[in-house]
Amino acid sequence: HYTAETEHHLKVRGMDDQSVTRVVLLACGSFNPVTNMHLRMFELARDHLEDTGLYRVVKGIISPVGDGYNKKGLIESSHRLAMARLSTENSDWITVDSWESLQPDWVETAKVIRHHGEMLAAEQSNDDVDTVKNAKKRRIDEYSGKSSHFTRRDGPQLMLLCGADVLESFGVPNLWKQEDIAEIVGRYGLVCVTRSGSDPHKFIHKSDMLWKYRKNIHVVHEWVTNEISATHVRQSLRRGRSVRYLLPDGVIHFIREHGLYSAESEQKNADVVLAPLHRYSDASSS
Ligand SMILES: Nc1ncnc2c1ncn2[C@@H]1O[C@H](COP(=O)(O)OP(=O)(O)OP(=O)(O)O)[C@@H](O)[C@H]1O
Ligand SMILES: O=C(O)c1ccc[n+]([C@@H]2O[C@H](COP(=O)([O-])O)[C@@H](O)[C@H]2O)c1
Repeated sequence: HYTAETEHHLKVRGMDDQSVTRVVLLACGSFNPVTNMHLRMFELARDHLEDTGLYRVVKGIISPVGDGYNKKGLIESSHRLAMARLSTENSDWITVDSWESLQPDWVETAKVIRHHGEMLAAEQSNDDVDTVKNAKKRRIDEYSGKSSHFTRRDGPQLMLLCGADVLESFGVPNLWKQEDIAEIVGRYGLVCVTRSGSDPHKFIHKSDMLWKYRKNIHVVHEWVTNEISATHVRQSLRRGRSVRYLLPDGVIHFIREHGLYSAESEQKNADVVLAPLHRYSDASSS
């Protein structure tokens, strides 16, 4: 059931329900904390995919990483989850899912996508059960002279949504398993939003694996580039600087209320050597 905003959105694009592939976008990351840019990423991706006329984006999912990720300065997942929920309060299509953040150990992104793929498949099979019920009802309606329409649809396609830094991290030796990258881009698909200083097209061109699956990789060019990063937000908070308009107001209140992001919290995991990913936070906070 869509709100007026979504209906207007579909009308402007002249899209009908049957001719396009429905898409669910899944964004994995620390969201430490969630920023306006994370939310913009979803809007940019939806516009880009729907402009092709081939897709209709029906849902966005933010999946904050679990505490086992051990990244420097990563605060408790319950707080990151609560902030992500507050940030999406006003969206009629972006949601937050807690499954990944509740796992005791860090979960590879390919497994997170697989989990959501299974969830969507389960929802689809429930719909299919409804289809059978509907078909029965339709026969009864037809028999009794009432008209009723029902058309069976394929389930939505799940795609991973990320910034260009995550795509480029595919090239960091021993970080991602090659078979996981193949599964993500080959079986699902990737939507990648440019970040300043990134060149995803060049990166795809240079990688045999990504080039092979280039048709499943949608590069979204963000013309209004901005440097909002969670690392810089945490830094400003530690320095008592304003972060207003970088984060939703509700998230700022939550941070103040719970006294999050101090010099102390930034030291969390600072001595963990084998954290899977330290590359960007280290580079930008030094
Ligand atoms: N300014 C931005 N432009 C494009 N993509 C972004 C931007 N900020 C974050 N993202 C993307 O959002 C997703 C989640 O990012 P993440 O939680 O790591 O945020 P971050 O701001 O990059 O964090 P940090 O500064 O702690 O590394 C990633 O796919 C990341 O590439
Ligand atoms: O699956 C992997 O092998 C893998 C390797 C490195 C990073 N990731 C994921 O990529 C995301 C990176 O987030 P961040 O905040 O460290 O930029 C986060 O969701 C990680 O779980 C995933």
